[in-house]
Parts: sequence; structure tokens; C-alpha cells
Amino acid sequence: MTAIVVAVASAAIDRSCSIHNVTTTRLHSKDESCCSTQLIDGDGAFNVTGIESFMKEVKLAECGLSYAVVSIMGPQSSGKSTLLNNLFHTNFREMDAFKGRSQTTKGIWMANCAGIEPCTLVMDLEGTDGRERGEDDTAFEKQSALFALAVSDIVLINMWCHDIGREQAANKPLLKTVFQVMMRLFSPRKTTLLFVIRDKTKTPLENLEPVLREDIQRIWDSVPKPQAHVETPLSEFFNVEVVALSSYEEKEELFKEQVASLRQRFYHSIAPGGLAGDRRGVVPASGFSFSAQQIWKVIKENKDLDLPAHKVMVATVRCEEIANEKYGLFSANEEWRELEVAAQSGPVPGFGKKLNSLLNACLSGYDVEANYFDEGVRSAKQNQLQEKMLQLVQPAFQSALGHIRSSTLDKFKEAFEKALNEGEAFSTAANNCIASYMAQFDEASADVVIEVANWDTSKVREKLQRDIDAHVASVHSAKMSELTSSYEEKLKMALSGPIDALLDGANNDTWPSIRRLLSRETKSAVSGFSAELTRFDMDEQTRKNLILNLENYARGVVEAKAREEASRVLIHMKDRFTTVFSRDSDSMPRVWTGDEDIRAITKTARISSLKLLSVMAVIRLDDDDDDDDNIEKTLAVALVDSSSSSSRDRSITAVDPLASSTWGQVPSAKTLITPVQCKSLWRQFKMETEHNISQAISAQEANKRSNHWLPPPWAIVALFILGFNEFMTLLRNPFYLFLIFVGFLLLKALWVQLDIKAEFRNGALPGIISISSKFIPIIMNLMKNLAEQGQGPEPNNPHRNPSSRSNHNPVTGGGGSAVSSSASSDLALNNRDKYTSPSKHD
Ligand SMILES: Nc1nc2c(ncn2[C@@H]2O[C@H](COP(=O)(O)OP(=O)(O)OP(=O)(O)O)[C@@H](O)[C@H]2O)c(=O)[nH]1
Repeated sequence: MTAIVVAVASAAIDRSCSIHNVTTTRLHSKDESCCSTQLIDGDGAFNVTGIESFMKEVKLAECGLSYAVVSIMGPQSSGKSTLLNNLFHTNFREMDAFKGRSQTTKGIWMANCAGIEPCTLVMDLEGTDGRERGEDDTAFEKQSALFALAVSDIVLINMWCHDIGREQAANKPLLKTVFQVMMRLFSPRKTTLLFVIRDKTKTPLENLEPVLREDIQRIWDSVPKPQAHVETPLSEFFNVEVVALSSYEEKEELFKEQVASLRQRFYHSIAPGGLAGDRRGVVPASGFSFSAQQIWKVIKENKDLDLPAHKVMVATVRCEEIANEKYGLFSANEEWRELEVAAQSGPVPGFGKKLNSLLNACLSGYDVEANYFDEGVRSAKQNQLQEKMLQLVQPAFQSALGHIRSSTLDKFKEAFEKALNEGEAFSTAANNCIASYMAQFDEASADVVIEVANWDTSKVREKLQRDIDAHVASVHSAKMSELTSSYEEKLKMALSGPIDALLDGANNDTWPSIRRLLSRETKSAVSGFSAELTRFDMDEQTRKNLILNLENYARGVVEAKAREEASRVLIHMKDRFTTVFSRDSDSMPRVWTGDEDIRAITKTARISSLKLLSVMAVIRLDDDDDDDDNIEKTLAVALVDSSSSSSRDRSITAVDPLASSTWGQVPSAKTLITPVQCKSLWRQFKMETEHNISQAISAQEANKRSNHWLPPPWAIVALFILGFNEFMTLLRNPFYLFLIFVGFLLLKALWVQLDIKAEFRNGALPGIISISSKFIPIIMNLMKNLAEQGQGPEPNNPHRNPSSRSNHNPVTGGGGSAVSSSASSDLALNNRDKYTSPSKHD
């Protein structure tokens, strides 16, 4: 017997593999592989690195809910590891029977079952009642039992067959522990308790099982329960299954057959009707590691374990982890990066389609991984993930949409300008282009829409609409301004020249002519302008206003021109005066021979200038403006008639009609020159034209003097009577007559040669001086020549005596004018009368 035990022990030692370190160990057989790791060490430390590595090795995260966790608990050295290794083909360390019975498994170990579907994880717990921990140290025993119940779907309870029905059985405290800690789980998982009876005796299982169940029930009954579960049956919390195995040491072949049979029950254990078919509250496989850590943490802190809350907590953490991972993958995605860069620089064809595909791939990836976690948590985290991703892509979306908006606006501007250039009516072109390009924007913006975001593009659309409207308005305004300016320019051109001419020749017909001109040109411009306006979309009132503005502009041109000319009225008056005064009725320059009535001519010229002043004094653009216009008469009375009256008469005259700044009924807006200004202008005008009059008077007097070179008639009669004898002598002597004739011819030749008549036209003195100036140089030259020939004394050099040279003005008669230009014209006229009166008497 001992030999058999030794042999079996030796075989067990050979099969066992060492897993002393915390790293994962992997064994390979033909088609199976097994990994194992220490989950919790003997001191209760959780091997986080180990379980993470283990999970990666067995690819547990991909299993979703399709995995089962089996754990085994029982007294120390009761063959737990041996059973697991045989049942699941794991490699837990087994006791070396030759070294004595001592603790082999410390803490909790974990391995995956090779060849069982679905993925089944096995936990080998440290045995209870261990000598190593002592009687009083049951804390770890309870903690590991609670951990196994919280994590496992199936718990194997290993027990010796001979303990069944015994009061002091080794498994009794274990069962009590299991039932007690189970009460600390808020919502038990309906774990399957599979009692494995070891070293089955000849007593058949049918007889053993009732006894065992009775023992279990008794223990269940004896466990203190919370009030809510006092009456709750055991079956509410556990599925109890019983299986008996022959001794591994004594009947190894039979043991292995029975174990192989038992193994079959672990295939598809989680399927309905399977060993763990009723399990509840399964944590998705990807959360197993974290869940186990947290459960152990709570157990270690000796807190109650609220499994539903724990499940939510695990779901929260895991879903967040998954979401973060997916977000990280998305943000680092090369395709997305390229799309983001492209969207910043311009429109991207198929932007929405590409981005939707990337977003959906990311979200469905999350869905797949977080599928088995708590529904509420999962969708909440999914929403957060979606939100984060949308925040990430929103700038690119806005940019893409912005590019569509700006490119649509640019295209619109181009098309609109082209349509206008092709002669399309403004409103038609605007409406067609707006409809076409808004539709293009709608189509293009639909291409960037992100399905999950459902962002509103209407604001961008509205902005585009506003921009387009603003552009249309600005083009409308520019075109209108261009059109208006062109017609205004035409009007200005058509009016300015003729008005200049009309005002220059101011007379009674000036303002009627201006009115006719204004009316004709305005009508012509308005007609063309109205025709052009039909190309623009505008209401009747606006159209009328524009036409009215054009009419007002035309009127404004006339008024401006009139004001401009009125500001130069003094020049015009002087020009007018000079024209009338200096030229005769045939517009020939007047020659002051002495026969002219300078007073009458002056008066005529002044009246003509006064007429000009009266025409320019006010604007007369309305038909009735001439009717009540008394300006000319008022000016004539105040300025011309009054000047002919004596100062005494003027003092008797009532109020000065020009002592006012308005023209009676004429509104100030139409006044160009006020009465006071007229008066002042007239004074200045008279002052500045006095010189002309003085010159005329001087010229006339000089002319008269030159015309009176013959002696008076009485002198001629006296000369004839007294020189009668000498005259007769001349007549009787032909030689004298011949000499007289020769002298006459010489004088006549000189007369013609020197143009004596012309020289004396401006008076005798100027004539003499002029003729002298012609002779003096000849005489001087003669004298010089004679002096040189006769070496006589040097005559006076005209060059050394410049004062002897004439610098006299041939018109005025030189430096001494006949009448001082500063003298008043009236005085000049009076003087003229004085000078001329003797000759008249003569
Ligand atoms: N009598 C008997 N002994 C067995 C049986 N199975 C295994 N053993 C022996 O029991 C001893 C302990 O085996 P283990 O598998 O290490 O027991 P264990 O329960 O895992 O031990 P701990 O992990 O230390 O608690 C070994 O010497 C085994 O050969 C069995 O069915 N019957």
C-alpha cells in the first residue's frame, strides 16, 4: 500500500510544474496550452502584474461574457491541486508526499483550463485548517472563501468521504465560513457548490448524498442570517451538486476515469442547464482583472461587498478605460490627422463620409468591447466618448463648413459679376445666382455633415445668405452710384457750358433760357435714367426718389454755376462795362475823336453792367420767379438814378432800398448777391472803371486839341487883309509860286512819310514829342559826324543823358496825363465840359 502511495506521489511530482514565482507559466501539450499565476500571495497581496499578464496570455478580454471561473476550496493537503490538474489539465503545484504532508498552495493561484470551452479559469485556494496558519488565524481562510464566492461561477468543495455525517468533520467550519461570508454579498451570484467527495468508499453515492445534503442544510440552518434571509432556502443562493471520486492514490485509473467524466460537465458549463447555467451578475471578461482586484481590496478592508454596486463600479472603470483607449486610437489615427490638416487648408471632398466612417469605427469598437458591461454605464460612457470625439473633430468640421461657405461666396460673386457683365438685369441676375449658389451650399454642406453629431449648419447658411445679400446690396449700391454719377456727369457737361454763356451775356432772357435749358436736359437725362432703372429691382418710391435726386442735382448744377459766376460778378460787370464803353455798336474799338458823348456812353455801359448785376443777383429757376422780381428797377433807382441826383436830393429821399440783406419776396436760398452786397459791388465797380472813363476823356481832349492846329478864323481874315500885298506879289511872280509849290511838295512828302496825322491823333504835344523822338537821333548823329569831321567840341551824348530820351506813353501822352486817374469820373466829366465849352463858344 505504501509502495502504491509512493509511486502515485512520484508520478504526481513528475507531472507537476513549478510555479513558485509570480510570473505566468505556460505549458504546451499537443493541442492544449495552460497558463497559471499566483493571484494573491500568502500575505494577501494581489498580483496585479501577474493577472494582467495572465489575461493577455489567455486573451481573456476577448471573451466577453463567455468565460467561467471555477475555484476549489477544502482542507489543506486534501488533494485539491491534484484534482484540478487532472480535471482541467492545469499545472498547480502538488504536495510532495515523500517530504511529508505540509502546505503546498499558499494564497490563491489561477490557471486557465486547457481544452475546455468556453474559456474556464480555475482558482486553487490555500487549504483550510492549515497547521502553518494555526487555529486562530482564520482571517485569510474567510477572505479567500468570500473572494472565491464573489468571483467564481462554480466552487468545488473538496472533502473526504469519511467526513460525511461526522459531527467533527473537517469541512464543517469551511461550510459555515462559506455560508456566513455569502451573507455579506448583497446579491449572491447563485454559485454552484460542487461537493467533491474524495476517497469514495464502497457506500454508493446515492446513500452518501442525502446525508451530505442533510449536513449542508443543518449547517445552513445554523448560520446566523440577516432578517431578510431568515426563511430563505439554501437553493435560493446556491446550486448544490455532489460528486464522488475514488482515491487518487489507491485507485488512480478509476480516479482518472471518474475525473474525465466529471470534466465533461465543465464543457459549456455556462450554457442553460450547464453547471453554471444559473449564474448571475457576471463581470465581462475584460473587467475581470480590475473586478478581482477591487473585490479583494474590499474584502481585505473587511467591508461588505455590494456586488451590484461593484459591478457598476467595474463597468464604470472598464467602460472608461475602453472609451479612453478608443479615443486615443482615434485621435492618433493617421487618416483622421490627414483629414484634419486638409480641412484647415481648404474644402475636402467627401469630408463627412470619411469622418463618419472613422467615428463609427471607433464607436462600434467601443460597443464591441463594452458590450457586456452595465447597460446604463456603457451608454453613458459611450456618450462621453462620442462627446469627446465630436469636440475633437468640431474645429475641422467648422473649418470644412467655413471653406464651403467662403468658396460658395467667392463663386457667387464671380458668377454674379459675369451675369451683370453679360447684360442681365440686376434683379434677375441676383435672384438666379442666389438660388443657384445657396443650393450649391446646401449640397456641399450635406457632404460634411457628421451623422452622430447632427450639428446645425443653418447658422453658417444664414451667414452665407447675409454675406451674399450684403454683397448684392453693395454691388447694387455701387452700380446705382455709377449710374447716377454717369447721368450727373452728363447733366453737368450739358448744363455748365451753356449756363456760363447765358450768364455771361446776362439779359432779360437769361433766366428763361436757363430754365428751358434745365428743363430740356433734365427731361432727357431722366428719360435715360428711368430706362436704366428698370434693370434694377426697386420699389416705386425708391425709383421716384432717385429721379427726384437727379432732377435736384441738375438744379444744383445750375445753382452752383450761378453762385460761381455771382462770386465773380464784379469781373463780369467790368468786362461788360469795358465792352460797351470801349467798343461801338459794331463791336469795333471806339476812337475818342471828341464827338462822342462820354457821359451817355458811360451811362449806357453802367446800365448794361447793372443789368448783369440784377440778373446775377438771384436764382430764377422757377417759372414765376421773374414775375415779382423788381431787382433791376430797384438797383437802377438806387444806383444809377441816385448818382445823377444831387446829394441834397438823396438826403431828401426816403430809406435806401439797398440797405437790406434780402430782396423782399425772394427767399434767401435763391439770393446770390444781397442788396447790400450789390451796393458795395457797385461802389467798387464804379471806382475800378473810373480809370477807363478818365482815359477816354483825356484821349478825347487831346484829340480835340490836335484837331484845332489852324489859327482862329479872325486871325486868318486879319492875316489875309494885312498880307494882301505880299500875297499879290507872290501871285505876280511865278518863281515865288514855284518855290511855294516845291515847299508844299516837301512838306507833303514829310507829312505822308512821318504820318503826321496819326502822330497827332492823341493830341498835339504827344505828336510833337513823337516826331521829335524820330528826328533827335538823326540830328545827334549829324552833329556827331560834324564834330568828328571838324574835331569840334563833343555834342551831348544821348546815351549819357537818358533823361533826354522820351518815355512817354503814346496813348496817354506820357507821364503827365491830362486828368488824374484818381479823380472821380463825375469830376472828369465836368472837367471835360469845362474844357470843351470854350471851343463850343468859339
Ligand atoms: N488519499 C488520497 N490522497 C490523495 C488524493 N489525491 C491526492 N492525494 C495526495 O494528497 C497529497 C496532497 O495533495 P495535494 O494535491 O497537494 O493537496 P492539496 O489539497 O492541494 O494541498 P494544499 O495545497 O497544501 O492544501 C498528495 O500527496 C497527493 O498525492 C486522493 O484522492 N486520495
